[in-house]
Amino acid sequence: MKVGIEFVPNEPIVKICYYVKLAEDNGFQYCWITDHYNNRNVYMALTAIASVTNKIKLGPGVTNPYIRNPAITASAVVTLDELSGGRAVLGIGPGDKATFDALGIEWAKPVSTIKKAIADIRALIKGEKLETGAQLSIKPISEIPIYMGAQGPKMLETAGMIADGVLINASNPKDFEAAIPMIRKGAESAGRNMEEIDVAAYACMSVDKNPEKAKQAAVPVVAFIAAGSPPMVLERHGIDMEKVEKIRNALKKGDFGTAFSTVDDTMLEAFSLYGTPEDVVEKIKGLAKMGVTQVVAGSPIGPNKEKSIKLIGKEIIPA
Ligand SMILES: C[C@H](OP(=O)(O)OC[C@@H](O)[C@@H](O)[C@@H](O)Cn1c2nc(=O)[nH]c(=O)c-2cc2ccc(O)cc21)C(=O)N[C@@H](CCC(=O)N[C@@H](CCC(=O)O)C(=O)O)C(=O)O
Repeated sequence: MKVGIEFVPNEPIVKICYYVKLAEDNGFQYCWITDHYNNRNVYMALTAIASVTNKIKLGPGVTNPYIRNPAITASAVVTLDELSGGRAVLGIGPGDKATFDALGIEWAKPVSTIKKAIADIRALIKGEKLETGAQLSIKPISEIPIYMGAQGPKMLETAGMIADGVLINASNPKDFEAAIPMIRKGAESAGRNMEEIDVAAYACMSVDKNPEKAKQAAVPVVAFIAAGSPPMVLERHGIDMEKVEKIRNALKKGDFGTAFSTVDDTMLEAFSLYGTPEDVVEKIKGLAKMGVTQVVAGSPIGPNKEKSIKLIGKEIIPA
């Protein structure tokens, strides 16, 4: 099982650099930086991280083909590959509606758009010229794997057809039980097999020696995940819809107390990997059984990020 770590660049990049270096020293193999216009710039964050690390692979987790022309993404990721000594990976997804509404971007035909974007990026990285005449004058040091951020059935199937990996925002085996057959369907339709695809659980993780502390740290993130989850996912986990409505309304009003106190154990089990290192190792084994090949430690990582990164390095990665 590969282990990655995810950071949202909503805190000083210098701090994130420190955490990623610590993660690299503790055996994490991938660093994914999220891409939302209202946070710090994803490529500036990755540049800084590349300069303080030398082994961990790193890339956007995930950008999208609407806010940047695919040629700009190709140039950015080839540049990252050069300055990181061949460690770049590219995570790209259809983006999220909230972003596009705020930027006045029309979110049209996400499946065909992502397919074309990945084909164009691959061609450009190889030095080929697009039908528009676009062509890079730089070359990567290494093969740059392209991962897709995906949740929906068509997006998962597309990932199976064209992507080197899939980053799925999920922490529970039930979600992979549903997702992996869709990825497999896409892979088989393209004459590929599942072994070629790195299936990553982009999880909400919270690890601490004290399970209660780990649980409490996961609650705020789980509240937002529950509030943003489609009915199909909530039903899959037997989650109380009324409670989710209550969380949604409370979050809208900024009433975090009510929102967080409404989060229950069913939601925590569904939307996070939390507990002691032993607890989390068992949960990761459950994901591996479903075919997950990478677990990405996403927010909050734990009540104390530094302590939790070390704990994961010492007691989870070797397990
Ligand atoms: C578009 C959407 O795909 P989705 O995979 O469910 O999108 C949800 C998220 O994956 C997407 O919002 C991501 O960008 C969210 N996301 C991030 N989004 C960000 O903006 N920034 C991030 O940093 C980020 C990180 C991230 C990490 C992991 C992950 O799994 C997702 C992440 C969807 O609705 N898909 C459906 C419908 C697709 C569709 O619209 N089909 C139409 C159009 C077909 C066509 O396009 O030609 C049709 O069938 O007619 C489906 O897959 O079945």
